Amino acid sequence: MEQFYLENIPKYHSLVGALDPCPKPRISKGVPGPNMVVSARIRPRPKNERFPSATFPRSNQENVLDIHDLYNHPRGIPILRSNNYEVDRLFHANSTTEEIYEDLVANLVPFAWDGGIGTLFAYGQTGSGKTFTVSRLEELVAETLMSGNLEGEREIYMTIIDLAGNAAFDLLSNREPISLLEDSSGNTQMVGAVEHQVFNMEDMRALIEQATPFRRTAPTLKNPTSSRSHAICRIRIWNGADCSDGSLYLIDLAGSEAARDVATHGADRMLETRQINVSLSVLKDCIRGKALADTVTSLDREKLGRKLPHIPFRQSALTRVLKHVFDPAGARACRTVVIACINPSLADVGPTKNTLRFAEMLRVLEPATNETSADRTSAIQWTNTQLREWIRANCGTPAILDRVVAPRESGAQLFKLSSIEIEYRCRQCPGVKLEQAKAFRCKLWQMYIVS
Ligand SMILES: Nc1ncnc2c1ncn2[C@@H]1O[C@H](COP(=O)(O)OP(=O)(O)OP(=O)(O)O)[C@@H](O)[C@H]1O
Repeated sequence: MEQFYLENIPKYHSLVGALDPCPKPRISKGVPGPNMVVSARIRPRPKNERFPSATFPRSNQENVLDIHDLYNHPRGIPILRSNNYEVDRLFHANSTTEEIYEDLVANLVPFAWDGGIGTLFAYGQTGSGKTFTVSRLEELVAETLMSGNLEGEREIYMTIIDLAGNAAFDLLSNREPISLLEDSSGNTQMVGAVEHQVFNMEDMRALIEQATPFRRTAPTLKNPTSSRSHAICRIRIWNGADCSDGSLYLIDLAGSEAARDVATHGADRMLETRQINVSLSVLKDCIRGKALADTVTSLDREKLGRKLPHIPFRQSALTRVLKHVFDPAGARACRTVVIACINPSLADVGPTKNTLRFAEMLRVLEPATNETSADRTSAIQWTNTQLREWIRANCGTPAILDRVVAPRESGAQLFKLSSIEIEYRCRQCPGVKLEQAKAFRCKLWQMYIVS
């Protein structure tokens, strides 16, 4: 395949050059919830890269990117295959890790300081920049924690472990094996892992440096020192005043490898790849389940009888360590940030599309309104006049009839509770009602006030 790409680079440039520079905007299906941000980082192309970039962030939509792949058509004429993906926050090749920290991670630190659980995952293909990103973020977190700007006195403890398959090792004790066991209260304990108390920035930096050489690595086609295990840095913040603690988990996941890149692996490496893929798949199910569970309010449960989704956190060592993050019965406040790292090269277009597909699956969107679930609950009390005002203020763009009110996703739940009659109609063909539009697989319906 790489040979095919190399032979057709001029063709690729001409096909991409002929595309509309401002493609039709992608219609967003909602806004990200407050407790989960899914972002993507495009790493810069290496200086000696032979392949062109296949990743094109849109100029008219900041968090959308197009991926153009070259396809070897059976008739012999290469054609372009294009896909677009949306994330909550997209970082371009020239973005710095400091910018990512400010945008996504900085708010996790005071959150954990006040007793919450902040978790950051970086995942992606081997060589896409996960370790590069997470190791700098660890330093920046350490700087903020030790800056003295956070209110109150806390004790800070650090543990760094790695997970290879279902085995766990303490990276701060010469990679001694540890056990993951559940205690009587159902919490997963890292039995045998030493927690180190840290007092300043130097202590934290020294522990991070101490752990690095113990991480399991092996060469892959894309990265000569690829991490072949999941590294978890846990920072526990103990508040002696009220005997509570908060935690920060910074996780550099093992890189996934494309099927064709593992063809030369022996049995051990194949097993390792399979274990990595299984744990990443369970992690994906857990993150998604957790994010969906967060959208089910207590009101939904009481009045609508909605059940919490199943979260399979017991199926892998990685998600067992993070049980308190995923457990639907857990009462701890959690915030999660996901960074999908991608390599822009045309040669890596397949794995890049997989990574972004995975990122899109993790996104759980809420209706596109500025209100929280609590606000929506109180909206039940609104009068029709207030409701009309709200609809006008939140109207979709551009209105095709003066009675168009809002995109379908805006506050649908709210409208059902009011006495104003609302109807969905297709935006392109206003005569068509929702059921007909559905039958035609039309996704462009909008809401109208009909009374
Ligand atoms: N944003 C970036 N800017 C500059 N160099 C980068 C960037 N991202 C990655 N690199 C470089 O790319 C190489 C591979 O990065 P890294 O080891 O972080 O990949 P990885 O995703 O952790 O790979 P693996 O899963 O195989 O461990 C490193 O030499 C790193 O310095």
